[in-house]
Amino acid sequence: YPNGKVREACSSMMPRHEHSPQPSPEHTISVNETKFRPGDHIKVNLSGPVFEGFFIQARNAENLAGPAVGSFMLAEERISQLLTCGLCRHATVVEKYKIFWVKIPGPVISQPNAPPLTTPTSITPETLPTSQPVFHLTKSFNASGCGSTKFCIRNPAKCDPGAAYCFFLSFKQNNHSVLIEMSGPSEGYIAFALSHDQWMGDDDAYLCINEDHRINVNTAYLSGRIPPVLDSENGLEDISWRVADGLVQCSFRRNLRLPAYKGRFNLDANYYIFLADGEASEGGLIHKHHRQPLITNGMYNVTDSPKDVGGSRSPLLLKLHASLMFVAWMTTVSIGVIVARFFKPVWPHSLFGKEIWFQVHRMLMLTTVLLTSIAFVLPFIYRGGWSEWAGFHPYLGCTVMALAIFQPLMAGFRPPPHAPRRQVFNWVHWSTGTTARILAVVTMFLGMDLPALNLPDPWDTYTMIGFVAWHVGIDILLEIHSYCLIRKVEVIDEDRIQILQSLTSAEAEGHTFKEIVLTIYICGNIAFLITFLAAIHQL
Ligand code: HEM
Ligand code: HEM
Repeated sequence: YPNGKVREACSSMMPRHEHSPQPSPEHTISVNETKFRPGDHIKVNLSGPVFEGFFIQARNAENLAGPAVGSFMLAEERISQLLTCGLCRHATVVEKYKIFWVKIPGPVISQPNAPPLTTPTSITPETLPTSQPVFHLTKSFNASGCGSTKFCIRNPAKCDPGAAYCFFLSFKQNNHSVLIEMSGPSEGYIAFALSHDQWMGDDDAYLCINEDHRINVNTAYLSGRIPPVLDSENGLEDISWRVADGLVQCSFRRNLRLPAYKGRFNLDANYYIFLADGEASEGGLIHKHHRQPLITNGMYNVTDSPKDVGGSRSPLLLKLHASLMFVAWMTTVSIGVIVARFFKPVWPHSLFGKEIWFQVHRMLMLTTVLLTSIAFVLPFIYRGGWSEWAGFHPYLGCTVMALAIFQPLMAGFRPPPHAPRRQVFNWVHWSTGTTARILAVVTMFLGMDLPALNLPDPWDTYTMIGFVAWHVGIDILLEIHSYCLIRKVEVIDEDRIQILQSLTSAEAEGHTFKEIVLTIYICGNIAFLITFLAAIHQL
């Protein structure tokens, strides 16, 4: 596959290109060491004529047919990627789609006095020149005990901590100390923080930072939405870590209370817990998280009763933004327009000095503008500025907002009903309103897939298409009905006597039909609205 996710080929290493591999290899694999100890890094070099793709594994030299062993780290993220099979050392090289070599053997490297490969020890000491002894984890964490013996946070919910996409954090209490395990997909850092609220700032953070393929475990006090200053001393014990197959893993122990260290919160209290990940550069400098950090749905005491919880990566203000926009541009605006277009003859009676249809239309349209205005400011409040990475959505959104303000202003200064310029107003009012609605639908389509509020795909797109079809269908039905009603009146017109009776009865029938259709339309519309609001609520 062009995306390189060729997990099916893990064991055969055979590209499914429907051609046979080339016989004699032209590419070579070399390594910079022939002996290693656990935790060592071996530089692997693949060289030869120009090629389009490669797939490399390490295997046990005594069991070449067995599974891949060990793990890789990328030398250059932009040109290669990791694939979870296991360890490595046979290469498959693709020069062109049809020309490839399979299982080019590389050199054998060995571990002196190695224990048998089938019984991996879970922790092996690594002799690093650091003040603290650091241990090297050799297995991924596991979720057994989550909710019974330890407190876990997993994202996505219930994911397996060994999986390439799983963010995992667990707390296991043992007398006065707590063992903390954290793992997640990242080429840079992963971090969690304890917080009294749902905002970044005034939080106690723990970071595992990948610095040149070694993990540094640090603490920091998050003073605001700015890069944290890492503490020089942190009171953490039993630090161990591993970087493998795109996952950063670290585990450490800390006391329930650390009064000697400023900025460390007591673990026996309730907190919102955050999970964040992002890039790290030379010198352990961390960059802002690309994706929205996870926030637990409630406050938890991790030392209280073990739980297995998830959280949300969608901020409340953005959820409100989307919800209010859906109410405005799916429901109130649609009903308001149908009423103005088809219900003038149905509800001509006066209510508080104006016709009913007009009162209803004006009320629904002003509600739309009001909801849009409130919803409009929420992302600005949340981001504290312009949404830089949100594509066309904010630009279209601003256009919709501008049209939504212009429309009632213009309506306020409309010429009287029979003035000559009234036709111009009618036309501009119709086209501005229609443009706003069409742009709003496009804006909603784009908004639903923004990373900060990603509704399930492709469900969201299909449901939105369903809504548009429902709306347009009802619109066409009412158009056809109006057209037929006019035809009926024209035909009756030829016989003067019949007019008075039949016209009124035909009209009355027509009105009942329209009212029934409107009722059905509103029910369907609200069903779509509720579906979207429920989906947002679950994010
Ligand atoms: C270089 C480091 C960091 C920078 C510059 C940074 C900056 C920001 C900014 C500007 C926001 C506001 C939303 C946005 O504009 O995207 C935010 C949100 C957030 N950050 Fe960070 N952050 C950093 C690291 C961290 C870390 C290490 C954590 C905790 C583990 C964290 C947790 C959060 C959470 C939970 C939110 C969402 C709640 C809120 O909006 O306040 N951040 N961050
Ligand atoms: C017609 C309706 C809508 C309008 C006029 C609108 C308008 C806007 C505007 C102007 C912004 C940018 C604000 C800023 O730069 O800080 C924005 C951001 C956003 N909108 Fe909408 N929006 C609409 C509907 C929706 C819907 C239906 C959703 C989701 C289901 C949505 C999701 C978002 C998100 C997640 C952001 C924040 C992007 C980010 O900073 O990560 N919007 N919207």
